Amino acid sequence: MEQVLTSSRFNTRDDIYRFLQVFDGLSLFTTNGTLWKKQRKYISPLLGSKYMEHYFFAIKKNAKVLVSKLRDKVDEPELDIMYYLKSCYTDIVTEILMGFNPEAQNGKLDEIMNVVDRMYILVHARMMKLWLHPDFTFQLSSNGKEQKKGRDIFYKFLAKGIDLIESKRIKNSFAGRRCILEELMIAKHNNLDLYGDQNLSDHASTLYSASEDTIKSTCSFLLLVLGMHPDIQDKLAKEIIETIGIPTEKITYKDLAKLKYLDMCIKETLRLFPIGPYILRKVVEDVQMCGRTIPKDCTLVLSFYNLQRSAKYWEKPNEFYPEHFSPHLVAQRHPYAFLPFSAGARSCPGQLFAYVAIKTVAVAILQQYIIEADGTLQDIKLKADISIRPINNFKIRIRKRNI
Ligand code: HEM
Repeated sequence: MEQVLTSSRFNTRDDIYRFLQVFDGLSLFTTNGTLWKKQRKYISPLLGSKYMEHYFFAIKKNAKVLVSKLRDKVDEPELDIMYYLKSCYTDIVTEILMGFNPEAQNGKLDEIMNVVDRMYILVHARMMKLWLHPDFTFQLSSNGKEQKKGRDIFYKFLAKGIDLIESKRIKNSFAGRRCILEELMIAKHNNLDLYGDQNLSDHASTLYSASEDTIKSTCSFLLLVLGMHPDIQDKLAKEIIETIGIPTEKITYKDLAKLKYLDMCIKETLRLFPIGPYILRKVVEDVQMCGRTIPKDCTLVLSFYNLQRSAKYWEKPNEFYPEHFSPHLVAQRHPYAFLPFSAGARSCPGQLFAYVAIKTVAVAILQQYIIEADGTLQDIKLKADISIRPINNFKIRIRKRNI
């Protein structure tokens, strides 16, 4: 893993990622070489701490709405937490990306959210079915027709956001920082040659799909496993309440860094359930590695899922054991044994965004509710579309937390 991820010779994504162009066009995820480098250099800082500190307020505000929506679900026999997280993170991501709140949590974006979910399934189905690889057969297939329709609906939604920013109807709502798309527009005006006329929507689509799905799924896994491990959840709730207290609005950006055990629980969730379980890289020239030749045009598959469940690196590979991330164990472990965001030049630029968004929402929920879930980790059977998910969804129960 280390040899591949630190070498610029393996920076090229495998051809199969071209099917993601339905979301990405020619943007960060799907391009290679000079165009990718230029986009990466400009987009990465927009996801860094200087911006996240400002965007945090949008996350906190929407987390508060989520907590109030969940109030009606207290003591219900079962709820699929991903359904609620999906609308919460849709509001968060849209606000940070395009500067307006689409009120998905008030049911105003159901059509778009369902379309996007279907698109993830269709892209993955195309990757898996060889006969759908050629454009000609795909366009004639029912999947191809549905995908075209879905893309049009989704891009119309993105165009609305772009239009709002262009016509200056978006207020600068992040205390001195602009939403991500407005920053990209300014880059264009400054002649940074960052994108062509059509591909601002591609950047919007890439950042939307790369963030909304990954964050909502990881946070759902976190809550599900906490529901299965009441002792760990109690310890975590204690940390949150001792550090921050109860009212959701009290949390600050700086508090997030103090929540060390929460950090360990999220990392342990990402270890067991890396949302991108593997990545594929194209070998662009013959390479000598580990005493063998890897020939040009091969595909290298790097399985983070297997790595992160290997008994070679992990004391309790198939258990939820946040202590895996206690400082003394981390210090003893190979740094490339934990790679949910990958590593190297093509690693995920949204890592900080993900941690801030997951922590803030998890804190807001755990301040108010106790999570319960039936079964054990071994009962979680996974399926994959563009991310991994449990076959039986994220079924939990919530009770009011009384302090
Ligand atoms: C739990 C959350 C997330 C996980 C587990 C995750 C994981 C990953 C992984 C494994 C890759 C592939 C890296 C590689 O090929 O080496 C990736 C790429 C990427 N991610 Fe994330 N991601 C998450 C959240 C986000 C967020 C919040 C954003 C944006 C706001 C984002 C934007 C991207 C982009 C643009 C790429 C392509 C980078 C490039 O090719 O240069 N991700 N992510």
